[in-house]
Amino acid sequence: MTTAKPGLADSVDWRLYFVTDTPLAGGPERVPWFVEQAVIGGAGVVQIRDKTLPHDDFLALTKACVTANQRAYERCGRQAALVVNDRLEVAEELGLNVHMGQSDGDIREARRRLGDGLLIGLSISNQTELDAEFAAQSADVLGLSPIWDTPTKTDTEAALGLDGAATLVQQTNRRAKTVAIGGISHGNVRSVIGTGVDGICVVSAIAARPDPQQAAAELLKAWDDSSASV
Ligand SMILES: Cc1ncc(COP(=O)(O)OP(=O)(O)O)c(N)n1
Ligand SMILES: Cc1ncsc1CCOP(=O)(O)O
Ligand SMILES: [Mg+2]
Repeated sequence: MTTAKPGLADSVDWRLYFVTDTPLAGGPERVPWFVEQAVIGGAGVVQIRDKTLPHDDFLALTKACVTANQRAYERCGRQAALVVNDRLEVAEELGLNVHMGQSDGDIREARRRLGDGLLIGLSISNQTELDAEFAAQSADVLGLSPIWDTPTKTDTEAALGLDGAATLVQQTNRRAKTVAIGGISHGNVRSVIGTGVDGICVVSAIAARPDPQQAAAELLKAWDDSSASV
């Protein structure tokens, strides 16, 4: 079994997807608080991303984020789908979803190891990558990346822009969910909705804000207000 299970991703609220950033949070011990606040503010998906922590520290960070997500549930009655960035072995150990880029290993191997009850996200930056994923059908969600250049991550492919993202969304025929990432903030959410994606994915628009709960709530409101009028 290497393909995604149809319908699994329908149970997730993709409208607002937060990706953590340890330096922006002020250190690993501060990240779980950002997760809790973002979920209370309305994030339906949270990805734990740290490019430098050693394995054991990242495992501990991810466990603390699982607890923070549960705390959010106790406080507001909602919790997020948790996604591990890059590190398949951590996702496997904790039974969590994973997000992989094009150079993070074989997505079919990830599907074999995680089974079809967990979500796999895959970064897509161009038509060739989308065609390859069409053939494999291993991913539940595609991170269209980046929409715009962003100082948060500079080792990216060329920016897709809104037209490039809209073309890719059309090509998926809704077989997988799509989220847009890169340079998204409160002020441009409306334009991103026009591409047809299922959600927005942000780092700094939440992680660089002093009140991440409010930041998440404002982003979700911008999404909902714009969706209602697009
Ligand atoms: C939802 C989502 N989309 C794209 C990315 C970028 O992944 P990748 O290209 O592997 O880069 P890193 O995040 O690993 O530096 C993402 N993380 N999430
Ligand atoms: C992780 C990642 N992948 C593509 S762009 C990006 C960073 C997005 O950060 P921001 O939301 O601050 O622009
Ligand atoms: Mg990666």
